[in-house]
Amino acid sequence: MTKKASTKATAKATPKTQSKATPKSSVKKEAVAKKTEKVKEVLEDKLSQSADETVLDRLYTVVQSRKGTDPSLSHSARLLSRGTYKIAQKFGEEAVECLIEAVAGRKDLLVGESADVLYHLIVLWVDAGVTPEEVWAELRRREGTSGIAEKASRPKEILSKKG
Ligand SMILES: N=c1c2ncn([C@@H]3O[C@H](COP(=O)(O)OP(=O)(O)OP(=O)(O)O)[C@@H](O)[C@H]3O)c2ncn1[C@@H]1O[C@H](COP(=O)(O)O)[C@@H](O)[C@H]1O
Repeated sequence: MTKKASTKATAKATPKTQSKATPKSSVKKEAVAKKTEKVKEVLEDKLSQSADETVLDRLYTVVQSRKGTDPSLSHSARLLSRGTYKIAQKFGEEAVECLIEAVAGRKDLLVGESADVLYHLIVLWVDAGVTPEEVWAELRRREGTSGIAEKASRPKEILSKKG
């Protein structure tokens, strides 16, 4: 009696569960697939970001290691031995060369000039005692804040002085 009742119950329950479970589980599968795709995108984004940070971090370490070494063997050592004024001047020159390529629309040359600017910026940081981590922290602090909103929130005197 008990057995029969339970079999009946199972028999009744099975088609109900199947008819309702199939669309539900496919919706669930779709949601999981969407979530997985999103997580993949976020991870890929994070990975490419950290790759960019790593190449600059490595360059900083190399340039810093050149400080005080033989200027005839290392361009960074030579630049660093020439002092802040020369380092700043070189950075300015590279920045101007970079903007010239941007204005001329020469994308391929702009890539090389951008690399020069980053290299000379790193020499500038080494000379000034600024670490990449300090700059990354400042960029992280700004993440998610619109430049327009940030400018609007500045005290009025600063805005009027800068024009
Ligand atoms: N990214 C760079 C990099 N970009 C440009 N440059 C050098 O910068 C110099 C630019 O030449 P310029 O004639 O414009 O400048 P300059 O020789 O200072 O001439 P003046 O303006 O003084 O007359 C060239 O010698 C380039 O090779 C670089 N030198 C080095 N690096 C990196 O720094 C690392 C360490 O290099 P060293 O310090 O040379 O060992 C290298 O492995 C690279 O990763």
